[in-house]
Amino acid sequence: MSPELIAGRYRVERAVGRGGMGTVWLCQDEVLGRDVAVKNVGNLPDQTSTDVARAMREARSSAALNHPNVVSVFDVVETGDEIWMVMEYFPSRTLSEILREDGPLSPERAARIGVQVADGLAAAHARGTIHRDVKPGNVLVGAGDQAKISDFGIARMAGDPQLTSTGLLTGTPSYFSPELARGADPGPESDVWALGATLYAAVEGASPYPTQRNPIALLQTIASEPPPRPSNAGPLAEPIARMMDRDPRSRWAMADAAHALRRVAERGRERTAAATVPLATDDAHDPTTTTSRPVAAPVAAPPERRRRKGLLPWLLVAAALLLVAGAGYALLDLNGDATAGQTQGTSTPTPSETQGASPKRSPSPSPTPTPSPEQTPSKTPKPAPAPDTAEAKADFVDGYFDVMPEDTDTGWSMLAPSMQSVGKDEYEDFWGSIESVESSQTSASSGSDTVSTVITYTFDDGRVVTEQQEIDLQGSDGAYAIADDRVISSQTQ
Ligand SMILES: Nc1ncnc2c1ncn2[C@@H]1O[C@H](COP(=O)(O)OP(=O)(O)OP(=O)(O)O)[C@@H](O)[C@H]1O
Repeated sequence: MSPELIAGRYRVERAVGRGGMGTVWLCQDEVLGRDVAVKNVGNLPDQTSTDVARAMREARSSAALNHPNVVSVFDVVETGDEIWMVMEYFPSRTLSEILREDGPLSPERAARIGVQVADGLAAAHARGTIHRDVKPGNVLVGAGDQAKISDFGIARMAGDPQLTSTGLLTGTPSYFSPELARGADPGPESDVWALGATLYAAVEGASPYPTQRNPIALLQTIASEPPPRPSNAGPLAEPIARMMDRDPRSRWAMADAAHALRRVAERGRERTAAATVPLATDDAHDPTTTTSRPVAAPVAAPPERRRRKGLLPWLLVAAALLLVAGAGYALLDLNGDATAGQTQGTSTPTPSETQGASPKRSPSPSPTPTPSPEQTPSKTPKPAPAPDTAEAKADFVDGYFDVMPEDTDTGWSMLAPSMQSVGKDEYEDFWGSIESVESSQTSASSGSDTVSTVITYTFDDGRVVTEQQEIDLQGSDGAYAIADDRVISSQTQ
């Protein structure tokens, strides 16, 4: 029977859906005169008042999140022994409904939804709130695939699917992490696992650990057996594997997951754009497009840059010879100056070094090179800027685009692990479709690690895409690595 007025304030208009816990009602908040969704999250005969108080506190704490990818909780009210959650009204279907009704998603669409959920959860984790019950049934997907995570704290409140205070297991623990299955307390890592398992379900159509009649047997399986490899995950396979790392200490943090998912989503958009229409300038309205694409967008170097690029192989050979010869050699500056310098190790210089764009750094294929300031001679006509100046950072970014798309190995070595998380194959795939790339108007503000630049990609199919990007660097003293990139605007000719 449908209630008419809940907690003396929420006038029931109609049912909007029915989930495992009961009906979700569209109500009119008679005090604030707005639509809200109200859900009965249980009556709790076997919960202590301390449990309930804590659960309500957690649910309310998600209210303070105020994040576009988290369903806002406006109120949690008790009527008799029932608890109602009053939420933002978000016309939607749950991901589990979508999977049931439409079948599995493409990896790119799953990534587009996943990155939004990861963003919402990362924001929650940053303020110490854990979801505890991430699963397809708690991912709401609305118009244009806008996604929001819902039901923060409800798991504890309703005992679903956690172990209750009486030790009983209720609900399906299919999305439990191995450590949770062994009885550990939930932490942010268990949310990461659960989101990985949710993405697995999104592309495969079923959770990695299917429901068993006996939930304890299912917990034993999760605790002891690795998840099966997904077969339809494509570029999502690596992120899912890292999110479902059985060791919570080496598992990705939610922010890492968000980053990697964003890149997969971006890559999917690029492919779509390549096949159909170019990226639109209003992409900024889409939450999945405001950030990273492979720092790899297209380039057609300007004449000056082209000339410098032509020097690169020689500089690399010269530098390699010097490195082989050992430390303490003089490097010949292209200006004709002989400058005393000491090598720091055995690796080849980075492109920016070869262009005199940044001070010498430790030779290392590591994406996060070790700084070795003050010892590097300039190797280009342009004097090397002082370490950590805005100019050095801008030069590093220009240096990256100078070597692309030809030298993906060097480009790859200039990326931080966060950028490499998408996998080298994907990276090379992307660059394989680029005929040339050019960066221009590259600049950084003093003291900032963010470099802004305009990148022009010319694709093999003739499309020319110009993007305004912001690129975050990590490292110091000229030993930088590209840690993130955001597309601010994009235009295709
Ligand atoms: N805040 C909301 N605004 C609008 N519709 C909602 C809201 N929350 C849930 N719904 C809709 O109500 C229906 C049931 O959602 P609910 O979250 O209860 O389902 P469920 O998660 O599958 O159930 P459970 O998690 O209990 O197994 C879904 O169609 C969902 O899209």
